[in-house]
Amino acid sequence: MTDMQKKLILCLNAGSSSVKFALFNYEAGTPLLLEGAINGITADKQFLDFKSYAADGSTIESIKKQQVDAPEHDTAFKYFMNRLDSQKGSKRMIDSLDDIYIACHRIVHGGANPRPLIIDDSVSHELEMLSDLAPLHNQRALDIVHSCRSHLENTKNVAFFDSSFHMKIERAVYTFPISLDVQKRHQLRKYGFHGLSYAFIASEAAAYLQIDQSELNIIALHLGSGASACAIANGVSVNTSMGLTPLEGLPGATRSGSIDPSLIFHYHSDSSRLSTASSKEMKLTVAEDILNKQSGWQSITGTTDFGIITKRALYENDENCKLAFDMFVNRVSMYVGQYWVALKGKATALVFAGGIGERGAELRGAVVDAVSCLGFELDEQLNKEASKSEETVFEITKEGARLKILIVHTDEQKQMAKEVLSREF
Ligand SMILES: Nc1ncnc2c1ncn2[C@@H]1O[C@H](COP(=O)(O)OP(=O)(O)O)[C@@H](O)[C@H]1O
Ligand SMILES: CC(=O)OP(=O)(O)O
Ligand SMILES: [Mg+2]
Repeated sequence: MTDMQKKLILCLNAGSSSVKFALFNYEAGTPLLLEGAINGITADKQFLDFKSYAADGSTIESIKKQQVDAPEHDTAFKYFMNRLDSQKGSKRMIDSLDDIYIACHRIVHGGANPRPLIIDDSVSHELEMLSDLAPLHNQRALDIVHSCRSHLENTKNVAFFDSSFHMKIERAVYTFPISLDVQKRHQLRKYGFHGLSYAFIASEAAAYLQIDQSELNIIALHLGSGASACAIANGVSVNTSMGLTPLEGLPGATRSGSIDPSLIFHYHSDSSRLSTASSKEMKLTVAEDILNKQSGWQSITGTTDFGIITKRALYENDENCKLAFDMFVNRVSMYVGQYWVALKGKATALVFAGGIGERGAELRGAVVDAVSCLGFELDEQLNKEASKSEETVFEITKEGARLKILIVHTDEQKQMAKEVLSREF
């Protein structure tokens, strides 16, 4: 860090179904001043969680699951900015929005960039060009970047990429079995996403296990509106389930995940036509629109909320919800099996994270049951109690089991703030 006059770090995270937001004071080693999320952006109703803290860490204000009207990412962002503006005053340590030194933006697709970039016109243009490769994310995050660039004139905007954490994956893993010339010309390869979350998980899991991150061998599952798995060997990503775009791999709230690529031509006769959902900034074919926005849990159960799906599946005998639940358990457990092999049988822990991974006790139970042949066993009582815990890492391993099972309350906002402290901008 250089400019010590200013002291605030603003972190913004446009997920596919949420906008998350945090404000830190780096002078005091990133203590949190404010944090919040508007969830349910793909659902009928949106809910706000918000907390602000005093200098001693005590809570000043706490709002849980308050219904708000923010059906789009941009409205959610404006809601937060108004809230931030209204927090000015000495008690909350915010004198002026001019004190925001850096605004950190989670940008899902960063191409092959291995590290964060300060956003100037040329970087902004480069990222616009990648929008088609993350249709539920990049453009929405860039709209927020544009708002920050025009409203927070004295703030540096920095892009942190979800894809960066996977840039050490080896060529045989990231190359697709199609023409090498075409791949090179169009930069087609596995990129992988949720990297800020996996970086946070890796450092927190290593600290919890009291080992150096370079000794960490784990299978990590980030299960949210977008879901992915990652094999982490010696602290580094060696494989991950998302690919060229965040569509590959596990199904999500509105995403199909991996399917036979021929399927889409049978689903729709004109799938390569441009979808009406295309915009000036982003081209989207009918095929991409169907597989990204009209598939996944929404298409099978009518809801994107996996909490509701779980309740209906297990306690109300809803057939389609049961099918969705079983499909997810099947797909997730297949990745655990693959990554067990990728880690040569040396994984020491299975880690659950993301909205579903952190809150879905039943899903965790069913996944662990499906992979129990590998030696994973959980404590049912601890698994149930986990949702009440505020600990960053919560262990749910059954006593005496050889392999650990952890829940990490992942925090992409905090990961960005941590990275600000460790670099020069
Ligand atoms: N109690 C619960 N059980 C299972 N899933 C839940 C529960 N509560 C919330 N979820 C799910 O978490 C998902 C959101 O995850 P999150 O990682 O926060 O989203 P995003 O992908 O937008 O970052 C939603 O699908 C939501 O249904
Ligand atoms: C990459 C991705 O799918 O992110 P999210 O889960 O936040 O939508
Ligand atoms: Mg997310």
